[in-house]
Amino acid sequence: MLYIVGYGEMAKAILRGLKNGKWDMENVGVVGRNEEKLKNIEKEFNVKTFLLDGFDITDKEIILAVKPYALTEISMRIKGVANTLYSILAGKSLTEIEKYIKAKFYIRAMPNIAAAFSASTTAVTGDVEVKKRAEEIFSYIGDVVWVENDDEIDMATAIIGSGPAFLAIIAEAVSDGGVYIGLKREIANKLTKGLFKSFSKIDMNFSEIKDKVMSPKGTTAEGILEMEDNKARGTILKVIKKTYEKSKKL
Ligand SMILES: NC(=O)C1=CN([C@@H]2O[C@H](COP(=O)(O)OP(=O)(O)OC[C@H]3O[C@@H](n4cnc5c(N)ncnc54)[C@H](OP(=O)(O)O)[C@@H]3O)[C@@H](O)[C@H]2O)C=CC1
Ligand SMILES: O=C(O)[C@@H]1CCC=N1
Repeated sequence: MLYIVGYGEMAKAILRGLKNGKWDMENVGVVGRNEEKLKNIEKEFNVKTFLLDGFDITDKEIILAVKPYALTEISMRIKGVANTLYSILAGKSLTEIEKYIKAKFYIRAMPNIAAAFSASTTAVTGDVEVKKRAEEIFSYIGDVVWVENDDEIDMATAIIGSGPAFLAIIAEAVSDGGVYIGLKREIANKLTKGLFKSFSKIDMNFSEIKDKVMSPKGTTAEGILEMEDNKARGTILKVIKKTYEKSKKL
């Protein structure tokens, strides 16, 4: 059995990913504090559910998917020593997690919301004894990238965890731009979606893509001048830096 503590956005995205990947959902348990919400999860995913109070984690594989600030409360409500604790909490270091929840092995992972479509890229670190198992579990929700340490998970949070929200804002702005110059919203949205889909398929490094698209005296060069004039590159760099710094304050 694999247990997920939490039934929020990310827990549901992981459950969808597991289901897409044909994980045996009867061998998944969801643990939480609200009976009503547990019932809904049970119906939606065909999983077993358990109330958090007094839940015994002994020898179990547990994915922790609650708010980072809930760590203290969770530790007071559960009992036992887990086999492996997989935490997806932003900003909570392995050392901190170890203080609150007892387990033989610990893994920290940073997936994203694309887990629901089995398209997350998940950064993972922790005890090498369970590296293979961690890679197996998280491969159900997409690709897995093993990183060196906690700090790299915090850095990955800025790109992988929060990244979909940043790209959503960029996508929305691109579509708005299309509408501004005269496209119908429906077409602007379709083209923008198509752009992101096309981009994900281009197997070249980033500067190579830019160089191949940017023609001398062409349309792209005009757009890039506007981006550079408005410090788009520096702004995005700072967005990543600030996001990383915030994870250190959670
Ligand atoms: N959203 C994302 O894209 C990503 C999120 N994460 C991480 O995943 C975790 C969950 O985030 P997300 O799913 O977005 O959050 P949600 O707000 O959607 O869900 C939060 C979950 O935490 C539970 N919870 C909150 N407080 C407590 C508490 N005191 N005791 C017990 N349970 C509690 C909630 O239960 P209840 O409803 O009963 O309050 C709920 O199950 C976070 O740690 C976040 O950093 C990581 C990568 C991406
Ligand atoms: O915004 C957050 O704090 C969480 C962590 C990464 C994505 N969502």
